[in-house]
Amino acid sequence: MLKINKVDKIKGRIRVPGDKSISHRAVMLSGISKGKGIIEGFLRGEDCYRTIACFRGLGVEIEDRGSQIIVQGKGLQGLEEAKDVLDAGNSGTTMRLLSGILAGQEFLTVVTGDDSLRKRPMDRIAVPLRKMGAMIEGRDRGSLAPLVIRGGGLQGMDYTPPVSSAQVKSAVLLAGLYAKGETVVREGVTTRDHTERMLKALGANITAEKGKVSLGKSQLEGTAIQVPGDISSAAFFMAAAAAKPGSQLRIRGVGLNPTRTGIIDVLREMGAAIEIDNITESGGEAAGDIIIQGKKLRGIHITGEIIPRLIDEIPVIAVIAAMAEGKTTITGAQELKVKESNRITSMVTEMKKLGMKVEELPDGMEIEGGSTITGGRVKSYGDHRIAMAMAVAGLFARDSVKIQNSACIGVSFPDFEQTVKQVTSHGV
Ligand SMILES: O=C(O)C1=C[C@@H](OP(=O)(O)O)[C@@H](O)[C@H](O)C1
Ligand SMILES: C=C(OP(=O)(O)O)C(=O)O
Repeated sequence: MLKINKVDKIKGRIRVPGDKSISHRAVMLSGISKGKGIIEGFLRGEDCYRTIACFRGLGVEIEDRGSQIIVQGKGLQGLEEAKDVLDAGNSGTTMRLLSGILAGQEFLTVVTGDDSLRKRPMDRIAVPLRKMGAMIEGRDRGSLAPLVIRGGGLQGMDYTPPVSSAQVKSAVLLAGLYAKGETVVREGVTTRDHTERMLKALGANITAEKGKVSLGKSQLEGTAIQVPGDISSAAFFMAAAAAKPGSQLRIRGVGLNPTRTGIIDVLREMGAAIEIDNITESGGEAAGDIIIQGKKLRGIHITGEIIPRLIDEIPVIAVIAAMAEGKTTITGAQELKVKESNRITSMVTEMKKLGMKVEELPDGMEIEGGSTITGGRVKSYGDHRIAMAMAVAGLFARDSVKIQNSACIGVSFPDFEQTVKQVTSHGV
């Protein structure tokens, strides 16, 4: 259980752990490249360790040297049939991207996950991967894990996913590495493009224009990959500092890929003072320091094209919206229902317990600003983003907020509690 108390200000200079999306992709793509992949800044969270375990299960040698993860790439054709079931744990990214790669392998693999992951929809990847030629079976008529995959003999295709999802786009592109002919993925609203950027950095024959990614016959060459800090982890501290007048926080080395920076745009629209400094670039991914000054924020309407650019940040945005002036409406965010928990219901239920005025909408929520957060016991639903969003609520609450089952935070931010201590004098 994590207990968080109110603080007056958020202050200091911090770093956040490596980007989760990029860490997964670094292990997966290095594993199917020729030569060595040297990964720095890797996220030491449960989800990314699952990706390492799955690739070890497929015969890839992966060495943990502390500051670096060394992957001895097997090339596109070098993976081996796993001797046992692969377990993606709580990680949707692991299961969905891995399935794309497995669709290209002639051997049989069974992939499972924890209670949460076995409830999340897998038909969104199974349907296109079957169209390309893979055999994929699963529970509930092939739509739920455990998934049984026998791949090989793939044909490229031109695919427009029915949902905005980087995981679906990535699964199809990774299968495309093994397909005859070109693979094209189109999307109306751009989702995170880390797969495209990393494939390009590793030498793939890939072109991306607005709304369309095309991949032709490719070979991948292992290289050094620098993982920037995760803006989705930084978001908890950005939001807390932005909403607390008098706060002053610098978060160093955070990934600034434009498909991920919706949180900066939203906080600015709410009235926050945010600056970017020390911009660098590596492997096609920008990073920099984010500097936040606390202000009184105002409510806004969040919808449309920005949603995929801040999908994982919505729980914490909802919390600070309760402290802003006026109403905040979030719509077009129905994807939140199929994350580690139903993040609309989880947030609305737990925010209400703490006295916040919030109502559930079919595709989002409506939050009345100016709440007094009371304090008390809340549930995490085993969902790391809910646990951390509730911790941020604790920083504003009259009495302590106690988050039950908070160990799930280790999925993406193992040092969360220490980082809270770093930016507060009496926060934990
Ligand atoms: O591709 C990725 O690394 C991710 C994509 C998003 O999921 P969807 O593709 O389901 O939107 C996001 O919510 C998840 O945390 C990570
Ligand atoms: C949705 C998330 O991750 P995944 O889909 O990989 O489980 C998340 O980290 O918020």
